Amino acid sequence: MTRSDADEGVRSAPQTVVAQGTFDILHPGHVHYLEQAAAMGERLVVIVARKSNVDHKERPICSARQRRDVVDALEVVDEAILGHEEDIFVPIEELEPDVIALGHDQHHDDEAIEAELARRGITCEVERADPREPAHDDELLSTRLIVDRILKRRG
Ligand SMILES: Cc1cc2nc3c(=O)[nH]c(=O)nc-3n(C[C@H](O)[C@H](O)[C@H](O)COP(=O)(O)O)c2cc1C
Ligand SMILES: Nc1ncnc2c1ncn2[C@@H]1O[C@H](COP(=O)(O)OP(=O)(O)OP(=O)(O)O)[C@@H](O)[C@H]1O
Repeated sequence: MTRSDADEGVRSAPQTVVAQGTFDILHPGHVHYLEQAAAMGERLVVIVARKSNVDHKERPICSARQRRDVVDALEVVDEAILGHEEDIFVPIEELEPDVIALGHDQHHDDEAIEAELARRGITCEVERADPREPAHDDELLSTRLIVDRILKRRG
């Protein structure tokens, strides 16, 4: 312990929150999710999914690095990292977050995640964010809807 630690009392580490997703073509729904996740703690780290792990919908258009760089540029995000290719719990083991913030529609089962965290000896809360409703008629809050409109208008 340093002298200043002894003087001030040892401060606990900032509460780390982890958010995750594909983030292919950012939209206000992503911003809403990341703002909610950031409000769950003091430091927000975002894991950007690898193409190989996006198997429940169309593969992303943009590269993982591009998607990571754009998310990393958001003020609300402290750090954005590329996800692990094979084992999605490896970054969680390294980051040791206090909270995992799941998106409102993420297909992951909360209880299955909690069970895997327990199996690996990781103590971490699992929370769900809320959806953002469109603020006006023409707001597109889904990457799929943006791509559909591009194809319709420019295809
Ligand atoms: C706790 C957690 C950790 C994750 N870590 C990774 C990871 O390391 N690598 C990765 O490619 N995806 C990771 N993912 C992202 C999932 O693969 C992701 O939910 C999905 O592929 C992207 O779908 P979505 O954008 O529809 O949420 C993680 C998801 C969760 C819930
Ligand atoms: N309208 C929204 N409101 C709140 N959260 C959202 C919204 N849209 C996306 N998110 C969240 O952002 C994260 C990443 O989402 P993702 O990259 O799958 O984008 P998406 O627009 O939902 O994709 P797609 O429309 O192609 O399924 C997820 O946790 C998701 O719940």
